[in-house]
Amino acid sequence: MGLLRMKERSRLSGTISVPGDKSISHRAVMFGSVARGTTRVDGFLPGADCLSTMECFRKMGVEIRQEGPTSLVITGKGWEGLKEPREVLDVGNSGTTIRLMLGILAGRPFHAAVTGDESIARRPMDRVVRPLRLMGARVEGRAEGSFTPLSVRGGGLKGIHHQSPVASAQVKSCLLLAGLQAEGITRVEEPALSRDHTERMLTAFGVKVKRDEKGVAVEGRQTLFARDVRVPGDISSAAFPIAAALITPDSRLRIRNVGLNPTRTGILDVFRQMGGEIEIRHSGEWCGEPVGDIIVSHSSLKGMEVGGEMIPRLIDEIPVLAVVATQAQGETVIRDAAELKVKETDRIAVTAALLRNLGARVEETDDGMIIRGGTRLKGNRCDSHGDHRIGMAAAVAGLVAEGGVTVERAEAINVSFPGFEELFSRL
Ligand SMILES: O=C(O)C1=C[C@@H](OP(=O)(O)O)[C@@H](O)[C@H](O)C1
Ligand SMILES: C=C(OP(=O)(O)O)C(=O)O
Repeated sequence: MGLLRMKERSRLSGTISVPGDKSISHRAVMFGSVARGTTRVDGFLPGADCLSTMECFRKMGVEIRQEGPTSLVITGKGWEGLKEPREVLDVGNSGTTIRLMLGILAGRPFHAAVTGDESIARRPMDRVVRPLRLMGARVEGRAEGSFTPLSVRGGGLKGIHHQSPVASAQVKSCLLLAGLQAEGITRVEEPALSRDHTERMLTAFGVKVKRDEKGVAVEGRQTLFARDVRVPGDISSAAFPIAAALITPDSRLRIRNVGLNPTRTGILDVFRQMGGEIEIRHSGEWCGEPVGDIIVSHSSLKGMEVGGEMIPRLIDEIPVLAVVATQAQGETVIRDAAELKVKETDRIAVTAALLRNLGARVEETDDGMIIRGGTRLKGNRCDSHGDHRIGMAAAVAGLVAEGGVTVERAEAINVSFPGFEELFSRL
């Protein structure tokens, strides 16, 4: 792809669907790989991150057949079906792959070497390595095991009670996956509820998961039983066309079959509070996940404050929320979002720089940013910095920028949203 040119547009309309949910696609491959029996996955996201997950599990001997771009058949042989990999497990750009897979590897009685790309090498792994060591896994790596490359020798785990300092589904899921292979009970508490796809999908795979207000716990030595998974559209991907329709004059879009898990729908709540005309039509449940259509129209928006428990419910949508905020009246304040600094890029610094480059008034803070809205954006060239969400946020800004935007290194978008450019060209 290289360069993506997004022109200023006067109207967007149509009925579309977005690619499968990335979080659910990763989990379908991982859980299918360690379950007993055959798992069919439909609506799988064939983005680079989920393909990395698939390759890692293939390297551990799991048979995963890709019957079409979005359908997989996984032959699981239980936890013991995983074999010592002869090659390094390369997670590419995917934080979800490495952190969840480490939880699985921690319980396996073999050695595995794990690495990823330049961005993964900057992201903190100690948040999972420390508790996994407390459970009994041997994990070594750069900077005392804080960063990739890592090496794991698993097995002989004991359950722990972990109080996570961050609301992170990757930390929670990692420890639950290790806990399922441990002796005794593993319990994880987090400061705010993070996405709960792991809890829902484990339950669907026949695992007993105990949840209460403070946390989640599993008993060890549990088997997963294969089942079919239908993956809904990714609300984090849908957020880009939704944002686009909200800010582009005369627009109206319908997005079909989007995942509406309440731990993920913070962006819809915030856009509505800003004055966004968004209608949600629930249509059913797929593998324990609520699904429905979203209908969105161009709206007159006002700024607002976003922080606290809302942040984990829209963490990946903050770059595009910031773009929308430049078009709202008044100020938008985003706080409690320091986690953004350890994503694919430092998304606070990179988003603020991107918007300033387009003439917006944005101030970075320690844990977020302040955006003064009502700005007519000026087109420019923008770098994705190799971060898919930054590339897409820049493209959406281009729809309302004088002269449009050219996104450099736009191939990063394939990490989560293959077909992004074609989809927008059809609207
Ligand atoms: O568990 C998951 O699938 C994810 C959890 C989140 O990360 P953290 O757990 O680091 O917050 C999110 O940002 C990421 O895109 C996907
Ligand atoms: C942070 C993200 O993903 P991951 O942590 O899996 O790399 C993302 O998709 O925005």
